[in-house]
Amino acid sequence: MDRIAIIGGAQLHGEIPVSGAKNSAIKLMAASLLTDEPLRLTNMPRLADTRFLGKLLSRLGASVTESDGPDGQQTLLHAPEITSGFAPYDLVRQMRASFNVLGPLIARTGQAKVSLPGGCTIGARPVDLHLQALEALGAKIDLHEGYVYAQAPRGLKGAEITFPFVSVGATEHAMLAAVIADGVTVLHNAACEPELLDLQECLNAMGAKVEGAGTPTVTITGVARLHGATHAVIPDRIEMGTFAVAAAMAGGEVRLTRARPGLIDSLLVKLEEAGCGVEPTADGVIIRRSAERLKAVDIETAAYPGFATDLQAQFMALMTVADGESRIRETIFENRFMHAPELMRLGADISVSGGEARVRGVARLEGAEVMATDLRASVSLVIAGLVARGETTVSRIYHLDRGFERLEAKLTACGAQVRRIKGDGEAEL
Ligand SMILES: CC(=O)N[C@H]1[C@@H](OP(=O)(O)OP(=O)(O)OC[C@H]2O[C@@H](n3ccc(=O)[nH]c3=O)[C@H](O)[C@@H]2O)O[C@H](CO)[C@@H](O)[C@@H]1O
Ligand SMILES: C=C(OP(=O)(O)O)C(=O)O
Repeated sequence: MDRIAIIGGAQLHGEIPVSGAKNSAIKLMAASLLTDEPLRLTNMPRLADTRFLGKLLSRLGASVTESDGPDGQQTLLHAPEITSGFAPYDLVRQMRASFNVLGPLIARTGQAKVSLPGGCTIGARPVDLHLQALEALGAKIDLHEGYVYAQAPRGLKGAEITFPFVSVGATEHAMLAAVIADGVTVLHNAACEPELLDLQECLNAMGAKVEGAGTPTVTITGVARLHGATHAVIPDRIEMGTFAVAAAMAGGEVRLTRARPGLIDSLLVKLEEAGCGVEPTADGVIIRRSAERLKAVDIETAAYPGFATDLQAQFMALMTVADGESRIRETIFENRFMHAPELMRLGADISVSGGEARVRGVARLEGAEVMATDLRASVSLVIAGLVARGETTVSRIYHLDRGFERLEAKLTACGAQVRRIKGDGEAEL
């Protein structure tokens, strides 16, 4: 298994282009199952997650072709017919969003057998809201031996669906299923994350009639069929936020490009409050920090536009060396502090009680061997390694490879000392 080694102490100076959003790309890829014409996605990140999903889509009958075109990295997805409605455990357990093939499969073919999903183990993460939404649209759902068996032989029918609480995945799933259902579907208490708006734009480019994504009420007027389209994946706001925190941690000046800073206002406000320079630009943001130590600030995660849970681990890493005590409340996932004990191996002073962590900033961290436990936790350890004295080695970075494209190369280009150590012990970078 690969590891990442970081030698702490170097400031970051330079430019980092932000990739397309993983959490959007994988839902857009699933949308390709809704039409027999090709869907071309541009600004595509090349990640373990997009590879896994590509494998699953191929198994269901789609061709998935990656290329580098004038618009950068793109993926052409084409499912002239669905040759199998079976999404096996091995391909779905690796990532949660694979489960979102269920809705398109039922909508297009009237049946599917899809394994219950995996994904980061940051909580129990049931899929009850997904299944309730599909049932409301007329699917008959049975669960046996870890699989969802779904049937809608006469097609799906539009419905009013009120989510009891906000779920990004369930909102996306309901949208994906309802676009070719018969009649109008209204989703109440829908998630408002930017990736929902990206999905709406892609589906509408394919001929769907979706309105309101990005607000709590989404209206979908079903159409008989969708057609092919070209769509550019939205920039990855979590990757942008991660590099912003990395620059704040290491110090120096980093220009993030190909990004939309407005999507991470809740983080940028906190970085400014901590004493960091934040200057929005036409296509991104410049993050500056001088030698001065940052001040501790509190955060609480929340659904968009609140502080993203996917940036909580990175912010905790930043607070380990801030001046004072920071309170970090996690409200979305019940088990998303697994990075805390690993940060403590580096010398951080953190106590966790229920959904709250208290981080008492220390003067310095010391390099150590640490282990990645999930995707965002992994990168929080790399960020901590940027300032830890000596060498930090992060193992199990297959988590990190799920969601960060060329992380070492992007950091190294700004002066960080980060290298990948291949499983056989040989250094790659
Ligand atoms: C691939 C992807 O896009 N992942 C993102 C997505 O995950 P995901 O779509 O899984 O997150 P949700 O918004 O659905 O989860 C929010 C909360 O609802 C709970 N829940 C969800 C569905 C359900 O049927 N029942 C239920 O109880 C979850 O356990 C969690 O506690 O949004 C999260 C919240 O912004 C992000 O952290 C993830 O990075
Ligand atoms: C939790 C994440 O991904 P997933 O939902 O696929 O586990 C994430 O992107 O931080």
